[in-house]
Amino acid sequence: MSKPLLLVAAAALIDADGRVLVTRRPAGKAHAGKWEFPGGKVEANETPEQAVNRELREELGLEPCERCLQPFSFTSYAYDDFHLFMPLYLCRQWDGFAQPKEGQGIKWLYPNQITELDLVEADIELAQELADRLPSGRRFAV
Ligand SMILES: Nc1nc2c([nH]c(=O)n2[C@H]2C[C@H](O)[C@@H](COP(=O)(O)OP(=O)(O)OP(=O)(O)O)O2)c(=O)[nH]1
Repeated sequence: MSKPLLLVAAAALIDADGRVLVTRRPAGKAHAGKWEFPGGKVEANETPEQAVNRELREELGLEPCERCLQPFSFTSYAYDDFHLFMPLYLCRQWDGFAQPKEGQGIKWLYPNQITELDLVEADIELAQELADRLPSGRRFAV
């Protein structure tokens, strides 16, 4: 039996130091306690980019620059009960300061530190790809 396909869109927000925002799923949600990139399900009549911007507004109180989402990669991942398809965008420009609005944890980490977190399963390879393709905090080491 085939699984339902779920379209989710997420973003790696990158600050001026090259750190990326990760969020921890709150109690009560699926995969509670695991780390992920901010984003969420793409609703009917919404583009993936609009979904990312809406979620950044709702979850973190940020106002992203709509045209600043740069496609980075995607995951196509079989969870037990659904198949996830999730584009991951990079975003380096937004207005406001990230504040957890939905009880989630938040951290700004260099990409090589993100690979060490307890991530939702589908994000493990994406985090490795970020660490491989983006500069890490190591370049600041003496
Ligand atoms: N937001 C987000 N979800 C992810 C990531 N990786 C990953 O496997 N997922 C999964 C977890 C969830 O099963 C699904 C997204 O659901 P969600 O609960 O975050 O979406 P939402 O905010 O629209 O959900 P809802 O509570 O309104 O139903 O995708 C990720 O990096 N970010």
